[in-house]
Amino acid sequence: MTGKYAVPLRRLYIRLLLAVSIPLILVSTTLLPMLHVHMETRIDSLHAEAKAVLKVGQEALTRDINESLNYALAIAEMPALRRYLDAQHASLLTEPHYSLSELAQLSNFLDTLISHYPRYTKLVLIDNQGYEVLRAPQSAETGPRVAANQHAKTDYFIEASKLLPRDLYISPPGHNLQYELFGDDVIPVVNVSTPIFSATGERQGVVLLSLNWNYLTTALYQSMRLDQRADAVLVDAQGRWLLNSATTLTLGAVNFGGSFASLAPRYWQAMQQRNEGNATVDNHLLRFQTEDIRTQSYRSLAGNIFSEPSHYPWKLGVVLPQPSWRTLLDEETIVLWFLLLTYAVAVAFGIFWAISGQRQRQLRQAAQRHAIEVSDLYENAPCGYHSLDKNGRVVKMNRTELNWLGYSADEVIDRIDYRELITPETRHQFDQAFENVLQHQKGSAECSLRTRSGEQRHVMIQASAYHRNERFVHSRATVFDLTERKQLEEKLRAQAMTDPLTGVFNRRYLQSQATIEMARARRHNQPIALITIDIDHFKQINDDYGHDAGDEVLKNFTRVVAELLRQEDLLCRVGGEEFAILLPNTTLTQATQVAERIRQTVALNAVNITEASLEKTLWLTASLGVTALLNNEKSLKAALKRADIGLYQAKEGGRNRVIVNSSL
Ligand SMILES: Nc1nc2c(ncn2[C@@H]2O[C@H](COP(=O)(O)OP(=O)(O)OP(=O)(O)O)[C@@H](O)[C@H]2O)c(=O)[nH]1
Repeated sequence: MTGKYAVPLRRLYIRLLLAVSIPLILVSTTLLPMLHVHMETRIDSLHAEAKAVLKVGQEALTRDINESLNYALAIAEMPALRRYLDAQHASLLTEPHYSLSELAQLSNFLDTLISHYPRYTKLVLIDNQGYEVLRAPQSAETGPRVAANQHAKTDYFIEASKLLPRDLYISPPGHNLQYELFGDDVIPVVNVSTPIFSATGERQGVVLLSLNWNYLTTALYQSMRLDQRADAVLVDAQGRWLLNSATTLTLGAVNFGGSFASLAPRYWQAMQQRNEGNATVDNHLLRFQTEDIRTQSYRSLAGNIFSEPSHYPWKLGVVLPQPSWRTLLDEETIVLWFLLLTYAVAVAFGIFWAISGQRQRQLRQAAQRHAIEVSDLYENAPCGYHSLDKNGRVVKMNRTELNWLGYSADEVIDRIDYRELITPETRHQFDQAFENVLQHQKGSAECSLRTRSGEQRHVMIQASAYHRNERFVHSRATVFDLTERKQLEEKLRAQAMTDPLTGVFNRRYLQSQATIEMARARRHNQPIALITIDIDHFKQINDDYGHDAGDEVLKNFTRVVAELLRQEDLLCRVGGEEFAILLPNTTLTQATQVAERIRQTVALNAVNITEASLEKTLWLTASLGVTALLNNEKSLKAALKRADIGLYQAKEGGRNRVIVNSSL
């Protein structure tokens, strides 16, 4: 990557980073609080759900146990049972009062009663000595039966034997001896026992009612209507699991009687700290409360309920998964899609912004470069540019023209009228052209500009009008500097008209100028004369002193003659050492006088030359012919001929003389 592109690319990367991160941040800061509120609402509803589920469970447990206890009490208070026990008691003393058929009836009745309620596994009638008197169902022969006289050692018998009427003893669920085999499954049971008293208040024995704990806890599950995500918890005071053996999602595999405290210590710890409340454990909400079946809410018709104190109170709870962002998005896919779409749109917008920004930047830079180039072209063009408002005031001028004029932009723009820069001689042309431009035409003029230093620049101005909404805004002019060309032309023209050795005009110029002067003389009816001059013996000078000396003599001669003439007189070199003078507004007499003065002055002026490093002085003479131009003459030819005849005669006459030839 070259350095040229490194910076723009880095800038693009930064813009892309911003374009992605800023929308993400903006969308997040907008959406996340909404989602947070949504989440809190779900958590609140989860709390409400947990509370409701727990209440239902607690009511179901209370109701089922309550019914079971009342059932035990009802059986204990059955008159038939009492009578039977009375009969049993009497028979031990004397003879039985209770017939065998009555016993069979009672047994069948209890059998039917227990068989129809799967909540109970057995009913056992025990006498005061701990002997089993009656059992229902009679077919419950499965599992290790407590020996007939062994009830005396059981907690339910011992504890119930101490109780008052209507008091109940409830064994903790699932103690070894209380296990009963029920089909192929070992099921936990709770033994409920209550004393039986005769009508006279004598203690007659104990009724044992074993509750199918599985049945009760299954009913608890069902009443709580827990789905697969949720778990019910019922543990005793030591943290032993009191529900069915089960595998739960939250708590793992747990068996009835297993140690919940060691299986789920964090839950157990949370439950130990308070009697009831909520706790969040491992992203799950645990709601729990204490349950004690010995309390009034359970005992209903019973007097007091006794049990193993170390087992109480129980803790009943429900565990529900806390809603997480993941579950929220899993469950509410529309929210997920909305989020993804919002982020995607935001990021797409950001990327579009970054790329279009980059593109705009490149276009802006290109436009700037272009503007600089155009400006550079405008300012430094080889020609001048300017714009004028409708009054001729300068509103714009490029550097080239400013440099020509010697002004700064501040001194010109909006300050001066362009006409001020134009010489009075050429202002008319400019005004004409500018008027054309104002009339929506093109205008051009060749003018002279006066620069700050007083020099003149000859220029060609070509202008047109700039309109906006068909209204004149300003003129746009291109200015070409013709000064150099003009100077060159003049130089060439001068060279074409001038003799290079002496600097005086040549024959061609004499002829062209003579035509003008002759016309003017005619117009003004003025005389005009011509003198021709030839240096005498000039060849001898060349021969004696060399060609350079001859040139020097020619220049000297010209200088001397020119000084004797008026400004309007035209001295020309028409041949090697031949000269002619056109004298406007001069009569023949005056011309003759001029010629004579020339002859005398030349003759009196010595010429110093250097030959072989030695200074030499030469004396010259010249012969002159004079004539007057005639009014009707159109060219100089005839006059030259006349003057030459005069000159020839002067030579012939001995040289150094003036001969006037006025004849035709
Ligand atoms: N040094 C120099 N000599 C020139 C130039 N033009 C012409 N001559 C010379 O001028 C001489 C003219 O000589 P002639 O025409 O014979 O006449 P002359 O010697 O002046 O004699 P007369 O006119 O009869 O008095 C020639 O030798 C030319 O070579 C010039 O530009 N420079």
